[in-house]
Amino acid sequence: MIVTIDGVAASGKSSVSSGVAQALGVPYVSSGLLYRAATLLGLEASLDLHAAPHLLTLLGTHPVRLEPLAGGNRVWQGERELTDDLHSTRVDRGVSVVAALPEVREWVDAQLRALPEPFVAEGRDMGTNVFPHASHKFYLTASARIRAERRARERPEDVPAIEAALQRRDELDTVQSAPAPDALVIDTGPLDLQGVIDTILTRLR
Ligand SMILES: Nc1ncnc2c1ncn2[C@@H]1O[C@H](COP(=O)(O)OP(=O)(O)O)[C@@H](O)[C@H]1O
Ligand SMILES: Nc1ccn([C@H]2C[C@H](O)[C@@H](COP(=O)(O)OP(=O)(O)O)O2)c(=O)n1
Repeated sequence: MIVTIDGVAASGKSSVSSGVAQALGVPYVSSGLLYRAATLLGLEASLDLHAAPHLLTLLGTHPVRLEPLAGGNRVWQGERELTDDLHSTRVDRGVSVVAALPEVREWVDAQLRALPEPFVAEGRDMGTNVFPHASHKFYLTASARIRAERRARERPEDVPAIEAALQRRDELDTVQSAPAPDALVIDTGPLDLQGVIDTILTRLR
């Protein structure tokens, strides 16, 4: 069984997926972390993030591994754990450029499709492109202001700066962010985290 939870930036995908996965007793898979890992490594190597060939060479010679767990995903490059470095403002700024590269998307998709079922997968295109045959699909939205207020609790910037950055990323991510036609769209604005998780679990049961 595969459950997909897609949605816009900071709509609650990873928190909700973790809650749903724990209730189901399966791992969840955070696809965005692989895009973030590619971005971090590209930045650290001072690569041009618009150019795929060097980035792909880097990812090929120093493989990155996603460890999907129900409580939270971890990302490794060899013995080095990258997880804590993936949610910086610097990576936030660069990740949409890297995620627009078809070669990087293929690199991520191949890793995701190799994972053993069952799991909950979250990202932008889990229900459309990567797992179109998933049995249950969900899509989370909320206004940019609400998302910025939530994310402000995790980032050093103020709400207006975060809101502007989220809107910029929404625009850059538009291509791969359309909901699957068979996804249930949930506006998380009026709901708390548990409310979103319960909406999904009710649908699944
Ligand atoms: N429905 C909700 N109500 C209140 N806070 C939420 C809700 N959903 C998510 N959050 C909080 O918003 C922040 C962003 O959620 P996160 O799961 O990281 O989103 P995403 O994976 O879509 O970027 C987290 O601090 C999370 O706890
Ligand atoms: N399946 C996916 C997952 C993420 N992405 C892109 C789009 C996002 O800007 C970045 C980071 O994704 P992530 O889910 O970690 O980002 P947010 O937590 O929603 O801000 O990667 C994508 O293009 N396709």
